Amino acid sequence: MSKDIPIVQKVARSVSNSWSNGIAGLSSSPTTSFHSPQASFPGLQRSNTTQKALKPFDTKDIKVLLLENVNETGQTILREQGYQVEAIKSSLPEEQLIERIKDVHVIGIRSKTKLTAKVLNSAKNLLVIGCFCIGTNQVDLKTAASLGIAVFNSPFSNSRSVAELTIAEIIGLARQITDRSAELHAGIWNKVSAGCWEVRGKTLGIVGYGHIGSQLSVLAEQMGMQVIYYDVVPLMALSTSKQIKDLETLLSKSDFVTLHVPETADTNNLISTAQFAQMRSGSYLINNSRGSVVDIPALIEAMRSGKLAGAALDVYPNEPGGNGDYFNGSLNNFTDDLRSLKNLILTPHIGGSTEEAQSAIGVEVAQFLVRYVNEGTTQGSVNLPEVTLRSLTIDEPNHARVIYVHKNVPGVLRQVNNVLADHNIDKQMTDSRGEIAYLMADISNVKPDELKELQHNLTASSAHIRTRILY
Ligand SMILES: NC(=O)C1=CN([C@@H]2O[C@H](COP(=O)(O)OP(=O)(O)OC[C@H]3O[C@@H](n4cnc5c(N)ncnc54)[C@H](O)[C@@H]3O)[C@@H](O)[C@H]2O)C=CC1
Ligand SMILES: O=C(O)C(=O)COP(=O)(O)O
Repeated sequence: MSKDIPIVQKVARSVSNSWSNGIAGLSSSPTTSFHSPQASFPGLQRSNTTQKALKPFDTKDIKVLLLENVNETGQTILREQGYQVEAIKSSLPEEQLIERIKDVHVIGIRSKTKLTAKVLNSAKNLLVIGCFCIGTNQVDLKTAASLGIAVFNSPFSNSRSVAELTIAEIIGLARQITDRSAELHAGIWNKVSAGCWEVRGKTLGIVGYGHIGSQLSVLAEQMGMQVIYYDVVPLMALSTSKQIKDLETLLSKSDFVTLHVPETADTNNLISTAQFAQMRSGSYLINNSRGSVVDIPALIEAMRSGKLAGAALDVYPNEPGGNGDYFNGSLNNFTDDLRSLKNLILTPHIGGSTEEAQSAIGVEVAQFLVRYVNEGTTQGSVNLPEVTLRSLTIDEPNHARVIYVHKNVPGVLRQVNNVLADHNIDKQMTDSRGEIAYLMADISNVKPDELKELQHNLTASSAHIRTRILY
């Protein structure tokens, strides 16, 4: 599959890649090169000492750790680049992660692996994080940016899969399918129509009308449902759906409420006791977003009281890192309560788990990673400014690409261009995002043995976060 996709060509010798003090290639701490008092720009003295040239980049030096069963498509793309790829099926607990992440340049995860500030600060060689999923709440994006670590995700490759699962659940809940199935598995024939409904003509309330919510809206209308939605931003209504101005009104008008918001401080317990009270009696709740969005004890109460006729949960406040017998009591203290409820569909976070979604995500995120490692392109990054340069000339003699992640403070461009001024700047692009700025410059008339000094001079600024020179 990856052969069909145009990815960055692996340059035989070049696409060099180094960090602040990393002559021998790929090991160094970006923090070691912060602020050097004598060497502040722009009146920097050139060092007379003969510096050994930086080692040309070799893709075989790149170490990649993939967790949580990243799809084969993604693994193949990364292996074809010559990177050293290790793939593990589950996520890792923090202490193991800290140990394993120490010397890797690239980490690929899905929704379970928590890349906290503590973990990121121990990842001295880490260049880039690939979230092979939509959500990025499991990564401390701000800390990653402050360390010059780019984060990429796959913004919509599994949206359709989640929308289809939600459709299945809407009908499944309306017809109590999982209860009838469980009964018959247990040998009980229980043919009932009481409390079972068609979905045609019913109102679906979508909370969060982004990629998944809007896709779901189209599918639900095709089944004859009326769709209303609530979102924190005004969004164009698809087909005949209508945006509702507040959550309370949406809850009071919906037969089915389905949640498709990201995990943020604002969405924590978005649906709790007060919101269940605002829902229609005999309505249904579906949560395929994040476990933190629904207050589980309040849900249990709403189910027990009969306020809700059913619910579907794909996500939980505390999910296990891999497959196994985790849901028997120890994981969450409410699991026994959940398991005792009728017409409650419980699935193990499978919203995005289809062959189509996983294979597309594997390709998309692996491509982002390759472009970032080999070229420095941040297009698609969720935490760094998006910067790209039109073509890579670094395999020509005496050319290099300078990548400079720095604090977004006044005067840095002048400093950088003073350092680059002795060479020919073929092209340059810079952008900022909050406190972080990202600069790429292709320079010519630079000899390999001048690169170490160039790098030294670039890292001397107090605004410096990370420098890479590719040649
Ligand atoms: N169960 C699963 O396997 C999967 C779960 N997800 C979850 O679904 C979430 C949504 O995915 P997408 O639709 O792709 O995201 P999206 O970013 O395209 O859409 C999210 C929408 O929620 C809105 N929103 C944010 N805060 C809100 C609030 N407090 N109230 C109302 N609306 C709010 C945003 O404005 C946006 O329109 C992801 O962040 C992820 O956590 C995503 C994929 C698979
Ligand atoms: O894409 C997402 O955000 C999801 O929740 C899917 O997560 P997963 O890749 O199944 O761990």
